Amino acid sequence: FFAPEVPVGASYDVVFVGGGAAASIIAGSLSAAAPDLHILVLEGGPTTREKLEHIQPARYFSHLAPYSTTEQFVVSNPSDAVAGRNIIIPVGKCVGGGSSVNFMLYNRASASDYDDWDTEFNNTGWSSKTLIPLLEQAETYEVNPKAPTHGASGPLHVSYGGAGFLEIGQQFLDIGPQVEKNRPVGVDGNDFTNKSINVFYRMPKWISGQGTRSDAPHHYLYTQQSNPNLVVSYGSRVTRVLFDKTLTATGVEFVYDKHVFPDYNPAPRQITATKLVVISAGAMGTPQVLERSGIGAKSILSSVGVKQIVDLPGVGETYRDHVFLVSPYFADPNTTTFDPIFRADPTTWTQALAQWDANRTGLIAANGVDAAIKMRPTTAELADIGPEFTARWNSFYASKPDKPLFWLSALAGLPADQTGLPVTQYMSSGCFLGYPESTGSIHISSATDVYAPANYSSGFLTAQSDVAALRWGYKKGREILRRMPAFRGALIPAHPQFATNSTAALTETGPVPLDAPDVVYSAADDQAIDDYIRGFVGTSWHSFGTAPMKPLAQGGVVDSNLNVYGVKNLKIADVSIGPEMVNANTYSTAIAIGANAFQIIAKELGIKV
Ligand SMILES: Cc1cc2nc3c(=O)[nH]c(=O)nc-3n(C[C@H](O)[C@H](O)[C@H](O)COP(=O)(O)OP(=O)(O)OC[C@H]3O[C@@H](n4cnc5c(N)ncnc54)[C@H](O)[C@@H]3O)c2cc1C
Repeated sequence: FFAPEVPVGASYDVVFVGGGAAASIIAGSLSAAAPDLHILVLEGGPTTREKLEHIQPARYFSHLAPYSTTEQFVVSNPSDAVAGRNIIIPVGKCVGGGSSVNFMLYNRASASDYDDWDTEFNNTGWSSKTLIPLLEQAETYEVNPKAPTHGASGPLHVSYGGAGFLEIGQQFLDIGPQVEKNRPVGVDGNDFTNKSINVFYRMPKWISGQGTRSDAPHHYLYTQQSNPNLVVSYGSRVTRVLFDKTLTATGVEFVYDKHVFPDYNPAPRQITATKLVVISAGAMGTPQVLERSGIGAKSILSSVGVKQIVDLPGVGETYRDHVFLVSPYFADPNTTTFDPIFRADPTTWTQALAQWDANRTGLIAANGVDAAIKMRPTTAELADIGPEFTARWNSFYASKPDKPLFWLSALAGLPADQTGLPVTQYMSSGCFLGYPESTGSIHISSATDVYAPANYSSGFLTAQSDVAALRWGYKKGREILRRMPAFRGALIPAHPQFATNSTAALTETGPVPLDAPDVVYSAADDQAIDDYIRGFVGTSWHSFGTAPMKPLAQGGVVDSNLNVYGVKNLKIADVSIGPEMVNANTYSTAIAIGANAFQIIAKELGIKV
């Protein structure tokens, strides 16, 4: 099953470039449906099989450490739109990709997100009608197996996690609807309809009732390990796809990753794919593999000396992420939060691990995010967001009532490096935009060096409408959190720098009454918030859309059967194919893409499913 050293010149029917979330689902499903099919998965990062850091949910934070071997850190070019900063985007780099390191927040898109893919971008077979049943089949929704649109017997288990309902989440769910008078508690924040919008809901997690992470490889790929025809070669970084004269993909070239196998010969090796090559290297990786293979915009390829074989100017463009603003507050020191876990407090970890060993519950089986709302402004509230957002509202949101502006939550803790901060409990307002207007790009900076840093521009906040929307999100979060009983004031350096005599100054040190007036912000205060947003906004870890499934004339890279335009036997299957953003955390969409890609590939190869 694991073959770190692939025989030189070996031949397979189907070769996967990248072994992340989508690839694990497709390769595992193909192997189960057609055990005779010879499949090779080439994954640049290390194996994750049976490793506790990929099984115990609370270890997610460890993958973000600067010395991490399971994530790669993509660094953006500096941009004035984010106060001259370089934005750092961690992406999964291991078998399972993001699914093996992510924060396990279970959020699903709105039906119109996928319907737009189908109707606006001419992608028959990608509407919510097709994708929702596939998502149902993928999950066991332990929260309520009978709930509409959810599944009861799929491999990926979903629960509220093993730590119960922590106080911060409870208070958000309790106080939120009292502050937001027309936004009640909803039964399900993820039923794909507008009933999921503008309701406070308890957050499910990609965590099983057995306290383990619902990643893709342990539930689709490693389950097929007895099949000798399925080979996973981890630590194998693909440089490029190989083509014959008819532009048919015939195989790939790869190198052993110098971090995973420092002692291996670094010379490139080639293997053959007789039927299909599938690129599943994620939204950051896929455009780079395409460009090194000669597929992309002429100007980009010639600037690094790659000979172009197909002109696809859409490669690496329309990069999107859900820009994320985390605003920290002090919490009552007696509250249970994830801060001691984030700070690696030895006593907390010892106790929590003992509890997990005993019965798979406790903080180790959770992520600290227990309640949220997907908020959409009412017509009256549009005035509060201001004129900078009007055009975006009219063109994108107005006619689609299931599209929220942002996801807002109270996180139980401050998920950041807390070096130098008071050792206490925190809670944070976390707000990410569902559909940022800003887009970025990612391109190669070297023809052959797979370790060369990408030329990446995040595009974050280049559209002022995004700043206006996040400004409103900051205010909304503050109004709820300052009324929560656990509130003990703001961690001021990580907030807007309001003038000391402003009515918006952050002077409170305890909760205000429910009926306290809302904070009033002057134009100068709004400017302070905007400066703060530009100085602090970061990634939601949801890179997306860099090889979009669209008509060629609109900058598309693949058609609705995931075929790369202009070549044969080459498909893309990962979140880079999203032609437009979905409003939710993207693991669910990676699963939908993987499950639908499996159906498409199986049909083409004549495999019965
Ligand atoms: C830190 C983090 C937190 C997240 N939190 C959440 C969350 O709470 N909820 C949620 O829904 N989503 C979350 N996500 C997002 C989600 O995990 C991803 O959207 C999803 O994994 C994308 O799946 P994919 O198959 O497109 O790519 P990935 O899962 O990223 O897989 C791509 C794989 O390709 C490999 N690769 C890249 N280039 C090459 C190459 N040249 N050769 C060989 N291999 C290569 C990479 O190593 C990687 O393993 C998070 C992601 C991260 C990184």
